Amino acid sequence: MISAFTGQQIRDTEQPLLDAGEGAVLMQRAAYGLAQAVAREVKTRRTLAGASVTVLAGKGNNGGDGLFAAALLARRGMRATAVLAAAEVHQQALAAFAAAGGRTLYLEPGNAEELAVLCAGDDAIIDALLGTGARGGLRGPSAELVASLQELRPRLVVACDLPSGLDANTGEVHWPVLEADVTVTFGGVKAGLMTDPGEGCAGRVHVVEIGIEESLESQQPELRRLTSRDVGAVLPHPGRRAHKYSRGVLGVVAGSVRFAGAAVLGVHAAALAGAGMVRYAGPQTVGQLVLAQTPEALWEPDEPGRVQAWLLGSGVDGKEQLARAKDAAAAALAADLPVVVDAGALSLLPERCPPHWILTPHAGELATLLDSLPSTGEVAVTRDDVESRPLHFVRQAAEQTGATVLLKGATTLVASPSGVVFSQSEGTAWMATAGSGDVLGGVLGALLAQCAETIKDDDGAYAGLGLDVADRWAALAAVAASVHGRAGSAASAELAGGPITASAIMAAVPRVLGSLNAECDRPRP
Ligand SMILES: NC(=O)C1=CN([C@@H]2O[C@H](COP(=O)(O)OP(=O)(O)OC[C@H]3O[C@@H](n4cnc5c(N)ncnc54)[C@H](OP(=O)(O)O)[C@@H]3O)[C@@H](O)[C@H]2O)[C@@H](O)CC1
Ligand SMILES: Nc1ncnc2c1ncn2[C@@H]1O[C@H](COP(=O)(O)OP(=O)(O)O)[C@@H](O)[C@H]1O
Ligand SMILES: [K+]
Repeated sequence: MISAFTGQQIRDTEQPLLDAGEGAVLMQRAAYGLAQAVAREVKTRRTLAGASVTVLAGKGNNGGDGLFAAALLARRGMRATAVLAAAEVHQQALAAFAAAGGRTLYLEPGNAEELAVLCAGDDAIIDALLGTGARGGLRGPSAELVASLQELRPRLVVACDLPSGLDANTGEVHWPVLEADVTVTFGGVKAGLMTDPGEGCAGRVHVVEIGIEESLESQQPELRRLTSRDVGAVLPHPGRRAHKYSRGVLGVVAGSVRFAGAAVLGVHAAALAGAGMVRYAGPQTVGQLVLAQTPEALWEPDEPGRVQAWLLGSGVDGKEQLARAKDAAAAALAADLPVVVDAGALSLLPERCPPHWILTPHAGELATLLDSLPSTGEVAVTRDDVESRPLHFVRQAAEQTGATVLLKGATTLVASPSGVVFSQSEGTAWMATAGSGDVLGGVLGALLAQCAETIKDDDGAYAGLGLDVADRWAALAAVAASVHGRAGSAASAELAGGPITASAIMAAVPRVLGSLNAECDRPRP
């Protein structure tokens, strides 16, 4: 599991070392790691000697890291320039930079554009304007410099600790921000690098150890990300004497005459993701289409048989189908069964949901949902609000509904009502295609049906994640998001990185499950 922390948690963890006079040592480790990363990137394109690097240095320790790193690169033969964004910068770092032969330029009112043109063609730019000490975004000439540089599309941008202007805690972005190809972050991943819109500006994230890592483990992570090994370790795997009912049966109320495809995709994805059986409830015309794609499914329009979990709402439209979803929701609540609540069913929530109800809105649906809650204030929440502050709003939704909330996006966040949040980002932008969310619903429903009876076990796979029982549903939803994202990426990779349909994502699911299972060498039951 990858853990991400707030800027404050990292600073608190550094504090005892700073009190012990170790600050300079931490900074040297950070600078060395940053310089190594820049050198590695530049060397993939050309030789280091004679290559050019510009560091944009702010007044704080972030600027100090950047200047020390540029000094190390100058000593390795790079032509180094520092653009100082403040009258006073880290003095020892500036002295080291000058001693290494670096050239210094001063950012002043009126010369931002000129400096941007001067350094945009360099082989590397290090963004060391603001780090975890930032309050708000770049202002004045620094903002102008970054805006001009962003327009000039520099070859390689390496962010020092985090892209300047990005909130380390929340991932909120104060524009302008210089979008990084690589972010070299110190001591531990900042939460803002694992949630949008911040993650979208950070490029690849590389962590440099500076000696606080062990102490950081005692902190409760702000965000968690499951690795392929974590996912492989909790994926369901049938025992030798399994039968279709013991594998887990999923009931599906999805689709409608208008949106028939949602039912076809959801049911088929659930079957491919390993549900023992899928029972579909919906209109006859849709039922016929579902069975044509998935003859393994049952069509039970009136009284579906026993299930271990429900998938409700994808493509649900019209009175009749909405009534089926409502009945199923009531039955699930009475029987304490887990439910995936998607799209059309998001309007059917009880006053308080249990954490094993997993809501799967996209940003627009989350805004509508929050607006409908009596506990939300007077001011309407918009889609733009959710897209700018997804971590804040997904937490709020989980807290206010009592449900686990999976917010879909380039980075998918899953919040449990306790505040534990997972972040998964294995997909590709090609997955922004109609029906993609219906496939996710099917995968998640299938995992719920398969794990519903074991997820709480003290000796079960999910116990290994070290989470409270109520938070394991969020982990399960993160597993589904990870599988879905990997399936999308695998499907696109098979087409040389080309576009994909929701059907292609779905078709890749069994292979992804197979390889994740194979990666994990746990003993088989
Ligand atoms: N602690 C350590 O030993 C280690 C720390 N490390 C590194 O230090 C970084 C944190 O350093 P930091 O605390 O000096 O803050 P940093 O982000 O560089 O600068 C903030 C300064 O800028 C100012 N300022 C604030 N907002 C502003 C704005 N919007 N626009 C303009 N100015 C603004 C504000 O000054 P003020 O406005 O208060 O006068 C403040 O002084 C961290 O990210 C990591 O890279 C590593 O080396 C490991 C060891
Ligand atoms: N830019 C993106 N990068 C990666 N994944 C994305 C991106 N945009 C959307 N997705 C994923 O695609 C799915 C889209 O779901 P949704 O919006 O419900 O679509 P639909 O309703 O058409 O099925 C979600 O799982 C989401 O995480
Ligand atoms: K920075």
